[in-house]
Amino acid sequence: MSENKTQLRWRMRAGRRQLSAYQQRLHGRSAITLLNRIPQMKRALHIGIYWPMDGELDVRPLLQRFPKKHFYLPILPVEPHPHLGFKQWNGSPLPFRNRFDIPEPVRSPSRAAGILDLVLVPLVAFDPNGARLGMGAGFYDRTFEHKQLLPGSGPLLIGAAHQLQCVDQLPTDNWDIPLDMVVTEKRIYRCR
Ligand SMILES: Nc1nc2c(c(=O)[nH]1)N(C=O)[C@@H](CNc1ccc(C(=O)N[C@@H](CCC(=O)O)C(=O)O)cc1)CN2
Ligand SMILES: Nc1ncnc2c1ncn2[C@@H]1O[C@H](COP(=O)(O)OP(=O)(O)OP(=O)(O)O)[C@@H](O)[C@H]1O
Repeated sequence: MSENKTQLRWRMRAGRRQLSAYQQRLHGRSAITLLNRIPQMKRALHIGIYWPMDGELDVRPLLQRFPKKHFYLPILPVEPHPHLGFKQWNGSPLPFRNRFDIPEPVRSPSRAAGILDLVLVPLVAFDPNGARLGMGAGFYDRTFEHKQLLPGSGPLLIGAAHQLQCVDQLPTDNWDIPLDMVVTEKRIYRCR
């Protein structure tokens, strides 16, 4: 029987957690160097990133690499809103942590998800077609649902991952929002 989403999620999460701190740093740095070559990255001014957890690729050094750009972290939805918020982060310490223990810049200015130029999307697994498996709450799918209704609309979604998170083909559901690209420490995948 083929592996289902839940089994795959646990296997991939265990894999990324096993990377050493040294490998983590190396992968983050290599992926950022590759990102540097993407014209849309050079042009982007307002960029969504994330605070890494559970072995996720660390893209925070982007703040030092691109001191003139604005970076934003996801804020968990507050009822009745179904969407992630994005608030600006300039690298300063973040004392507040959300219910998943992820820091949030609660007092910073917001920018609506749909008018960010580019979003680096955390993920558990991806495939070369741009299918994404996340933590299982559907936050990113709901937040960027409009991309399915308005093809070609922004922001550009770039999955950020370790190469070991790549699988041949992921099972997909009709609410899954595909990634436009994926960046790992080894290469860039162009998916659409
Ligand atoms: N770095 C990062 N930030 C992110 C996400 C992400 O995937 N990565 N998210 C992407 O959507 C949102 C948070 N989504 C999450 C969804 C589920 C769990 C989760 O299941 N966590 C625990 C169990 C639950 C708990 O502790 O209460 C776990 O690790 O198993 C965590 C975060 C917003 N911020
Ligand atoms: N656009 C949507 N409208 C309604 N429900 C949705 C939508 N997108 C996702 N969901 C719900 O979210 C749940 C989780 O979806 P899925 O397993 O694809 O999450 P994920 O992409 O792995 O998680 P995340 O984006 O939080 O990292 C699904 O059970 C689905 O019902």
